[in-house]
Amino acid sequence: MNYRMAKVIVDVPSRETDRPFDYLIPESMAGWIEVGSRVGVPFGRRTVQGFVVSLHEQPEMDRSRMKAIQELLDMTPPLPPDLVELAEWMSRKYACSLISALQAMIPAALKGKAERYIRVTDADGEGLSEEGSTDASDSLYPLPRLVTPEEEEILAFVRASDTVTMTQLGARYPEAASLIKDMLARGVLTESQAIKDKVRKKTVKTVAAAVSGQAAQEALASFGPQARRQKEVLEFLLELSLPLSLQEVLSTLQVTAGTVKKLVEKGFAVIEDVEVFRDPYQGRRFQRSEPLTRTPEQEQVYHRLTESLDAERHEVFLLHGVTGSGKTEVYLQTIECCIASGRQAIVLVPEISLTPQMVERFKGRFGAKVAVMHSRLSTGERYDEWRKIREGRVEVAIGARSAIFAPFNRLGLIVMDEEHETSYKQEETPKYHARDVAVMRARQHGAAVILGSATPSLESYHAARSGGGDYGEFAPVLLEMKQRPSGSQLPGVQIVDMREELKEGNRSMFSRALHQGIAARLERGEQTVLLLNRRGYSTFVMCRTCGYVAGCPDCDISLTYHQKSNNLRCHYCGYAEVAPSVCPECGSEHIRYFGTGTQRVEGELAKLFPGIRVIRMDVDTTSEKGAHEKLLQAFREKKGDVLLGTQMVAKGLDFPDVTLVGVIAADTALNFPDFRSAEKTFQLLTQVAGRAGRHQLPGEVFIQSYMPEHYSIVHASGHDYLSFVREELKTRKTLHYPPYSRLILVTLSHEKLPLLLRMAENFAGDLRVKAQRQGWFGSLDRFAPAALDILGPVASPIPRIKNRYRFQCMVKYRGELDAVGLVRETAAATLDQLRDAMLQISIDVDPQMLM
Ligand SMILES: Nc1ncnc2c1ncn2[C@@H]1O[C@H](COP(=O)(O)OP(=O)(O)OP(=O)(O)O)[C@@H](O)[C@H]1O
Ligand SMILES: [Zn+2]
Ligand SMILES: [Zn+2]
Repeated sequence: MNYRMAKVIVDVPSRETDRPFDYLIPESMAGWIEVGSRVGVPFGRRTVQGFVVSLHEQPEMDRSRMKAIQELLDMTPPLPPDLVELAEWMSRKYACSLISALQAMIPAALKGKAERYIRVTDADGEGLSEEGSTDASDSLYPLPRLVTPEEEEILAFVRASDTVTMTQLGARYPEAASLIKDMLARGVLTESQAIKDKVRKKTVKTVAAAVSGQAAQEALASFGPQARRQKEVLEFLLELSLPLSLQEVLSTLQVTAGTVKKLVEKGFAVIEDVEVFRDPYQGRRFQRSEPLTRTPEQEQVYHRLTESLDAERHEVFLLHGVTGSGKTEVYLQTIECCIASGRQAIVLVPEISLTPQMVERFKGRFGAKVAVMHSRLSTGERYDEWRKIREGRVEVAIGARSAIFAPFNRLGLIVMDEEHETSYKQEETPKYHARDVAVMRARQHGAAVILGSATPSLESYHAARSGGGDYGEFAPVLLEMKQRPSGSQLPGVQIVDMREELKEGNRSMFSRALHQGIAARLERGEQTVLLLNRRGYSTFVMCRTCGYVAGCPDCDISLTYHQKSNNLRCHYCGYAEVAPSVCPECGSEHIRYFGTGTQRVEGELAKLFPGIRVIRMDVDTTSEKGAHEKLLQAFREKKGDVLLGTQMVAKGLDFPDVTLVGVIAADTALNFPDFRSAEKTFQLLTQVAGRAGRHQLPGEVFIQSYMPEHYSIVHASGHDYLSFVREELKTRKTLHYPPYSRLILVTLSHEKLPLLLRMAENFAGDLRVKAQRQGWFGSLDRFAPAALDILGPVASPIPRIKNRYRFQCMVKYRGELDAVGLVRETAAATLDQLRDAMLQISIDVDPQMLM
């Protein structure tokens, strides 16, 4: 096919540019440009990066008015065509721009920006614009070629390197700015723009013998006694007959680079740059693991899953298995079956549980066939893991949310562990949910999806029970595992009423029962996990005399205290100030820092149990790369009696000597203005309780609470998912919350409050009218197959961020109607009406955070 024109999505973030632009394909790139290619194109007066989304034989408009693609950035397109198609789907589903969806799919290393390069203009005019200049002066007055010594030096410098940026040149010759400008004006130097990637492929210098057989023998014989070292090197290279790392050769033989260079000059050896992959797990040994004999429950599930894989059917499964029931083992064996048939697998885990334990289990089973995509990796490391996938060097990708875009070409299986986790929803644009993207991607490939959890989200569970139901989109097949392979029982859970403790004079944060429990573990040499539910535990500064709370001047939110730097910071805008020692309002010295909850618990433990070894895991102790792993490793090696932390300690850990789990305050999140707070509390408690007694030793759990009769706590203590779901679904149905409806959260923001309020009301009114016209508008109470309701505008729970006021509208709807399209259209109309760049409207489809 002879394609002449490409449609390109350009990397210019604005509403007006959110559509494909037409470009001619230059002859030289004809065979290379594909759907998914990354290109540099002229846009206005700049060069910008873009992605080819379709190819066409004939331009739709006059060729002479069209611009041509300027450069092709990669030999292999970073995006296979199915991902381009997926981006189009995302843009419709989440009301996001196409470029934001495409950018989410490629590693940060490929988010190139235009750089200005300087070149020496050649005599034949190369370096001038491609079609040749039509400027008459060009041919009439040849360029002056008289060059001063100073200019000569600059020219030599530029010639020596093929990529000098304006900045680099300026830095090299700080005195010569006007001279360089003059050389550019006279056309001796030419400026061009090109896209520069953030990270380059990494290479190492290798050396190899360039002779063999008879020639090698002759070469060896030619060395005189003074070239003994050269001979040694050549002998070494011939013996191994492989390209070796130059560095390694030098250090092994204790020779200098000069020696090797002489060999190269004589033509006996060659030095080459060879591309290598940065491996974040280099040097780590992973213990090989073999598949375990499946329990009868695992067998049933495995059988059903592999049947689907063998048939290459697109099916979605919800694997509901209690904590420690061996779900991970099922994933591992199903993946093995998938790759045995020549297809590939993606494993999604919440960032927080991308622990060394999880990585180890996958590396241990699949070795070098696994790529790990971790936010803690450097940009370069992540790029290399991604390239291993794109180049087909691995068959399994494991990672957080964005690993769903791993560019495999024959995807057979997607596993989503802990499918209920809210971190699968991205909170920034594009605000996608990896679960829905996973289902869509699997549909494209005819692949299977396993959504696994001990506490499935209500959306997924309801969809499985009702065959899709109101939530639509997918209807998973429910698979269940109710027992632990070790035969161990789920631990006994006791709820401790903290109000009673207080009544009886215990003012400590530990109940007597939990206190005794910890003491007993210390005596027996067993381990304890303590969870502090961080949500609701703020680290603010308050004056105990006047009640003053330090808040951000630009956002309506209290500042967070950071002990290490002794300052107060705003989590929304980054504002920081030194922590005050007296109250700025009343001058009192009784101003208290409510340090991170975990620090307080740690202090209390040290007081109650002198000598206790506490390993604390929270945002403060895990901010450094690898810190998380080190803390867990120390706990595994029993260098700690207690592992104390936030949500991080609740998931995925499997330590045989943990026999006690304590939850310091179970209900801190229950009062949050979020319809999912009961669900989240139940999930967290069930998960953390599942860490105790997973192996031989029996486990015990204490949940301390001020609301011990709340159904999320009662049912978590009984490990009773079904009763919890029944009760929670009833509430959701009455209030028309998901899974009985779907939500779109629209947030409008502006610096001027009255104007914002007016625009928010315009928006809501306009949306109502449009919905009415479609026959959709009305209360969800009414018995109608499709309905849409608009709540608000009201001030957002955080009413001001970065000096911008915020109002929100909640759109609730049910049934087959394009609510996203309607909201998007209305938002565009509202923006067009005001024509003020300060007005922002953000659309969050299926929101997880209602702030
Ligand atoms: N078939 C089996 N035979 C023996 N042991 C098994 C088997 N399957 C799993 N196990 C072991 O049982 C323990 C729990 O298994 P696994 O971690 O896979 O459960 P899980 O359901 O993923 O747990 P969680 O959701 O709580 O993280 C592990 O130590 C695992 O090695
Ligand atoms: Zn005060
Ligand atoms: Zn702020």
